[in-house]
Amino acid sequence: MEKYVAVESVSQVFDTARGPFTALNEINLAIRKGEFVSLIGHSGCGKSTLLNLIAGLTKPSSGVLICDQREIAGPGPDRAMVFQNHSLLPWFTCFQNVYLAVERVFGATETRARLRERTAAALELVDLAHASSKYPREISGGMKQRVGIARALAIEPKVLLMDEPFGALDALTRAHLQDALLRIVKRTQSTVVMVTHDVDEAVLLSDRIVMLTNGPAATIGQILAIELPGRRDRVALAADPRYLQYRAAVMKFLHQRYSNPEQSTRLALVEAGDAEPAEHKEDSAIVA
Ligand SMILES: Nc1ncnc2c1ncn2[C@@H]1O[C@H](COP(=O)(O)OP(=O)(O)OP(=O)(O)O)[C@@H](O)[C@H]1O
Repeated sequence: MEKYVAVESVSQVFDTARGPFTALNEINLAIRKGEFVSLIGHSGCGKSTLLNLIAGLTKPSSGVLICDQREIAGPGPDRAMVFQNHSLLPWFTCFQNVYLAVERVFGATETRARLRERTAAALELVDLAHASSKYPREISGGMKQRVGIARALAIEPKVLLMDEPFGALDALTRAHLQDALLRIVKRTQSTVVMVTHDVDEAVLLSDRIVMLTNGPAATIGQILAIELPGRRDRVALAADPRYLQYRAAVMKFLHQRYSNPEQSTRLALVEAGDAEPAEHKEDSAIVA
């Protein structure tokens, strides 16, 4: 397999007041160009830590990370990050927010007219041309998130990194944006690494789902390749037996093989007679 992004024997140890804390242990992952990979696992297992390493925001304690045959030595325009909270500048319009990023990357080599063209095209891509001159406070949460995605795509990154990009949105807006993202990445052929807590979102969007074991010293427990049609229709997929099988496989990993560590502690206390039984959510598709 041609490796575009490679994570090789990566471990991350943090210095804490209580001594060294191993968050990630020996992560190995190779991602193809144009592939959509989701990272899923229980809260605190190290998903954001891994994403930050690929973004170059932090350096690994050991191991190497590579993007397009070069070692990742820091953040760069070849990798754009979309955070859960859009992080738009409130005193700039949507257009200006995107333009700023475009100018930073292409400002030295391109005319202002071309920079404006790029900005307008990115806003068009996320259906927000009409909101160009609005300020973040004047638009909805879903629209803000779309501006964040436009800003990331506008700099034509080789890799789009997304940390729970739709986590703060209501279910309908989230579905709408997931569909938009699927269309956009098909069109732009972007390589995407996305952290999510949502099993359905992971199955719907991904080519592969990387499941992390519980921390400390989390590592990759299982990788699931999702072989579903390229043009994914959420309504049709809901009844597709393959979709249900993939969903069940992820649920099994998360709720049987690696159940929520906090819940396990609570169940142990229940068995010891020290606590009331925790509410048991049989089919919760959101990972706690
Ligand atoms: N800078 C840091 N210093 C010390 N410990 C850290 C640091 N950053 C993260 N950790 C610890 O590393 C572990 C992994 O954190 P991380 O944020 O990557 O988890 P996560 O899977 O993204 O969690 P969530 O799903 O809740 O966002 C946690 O135990 C966290 O407390």
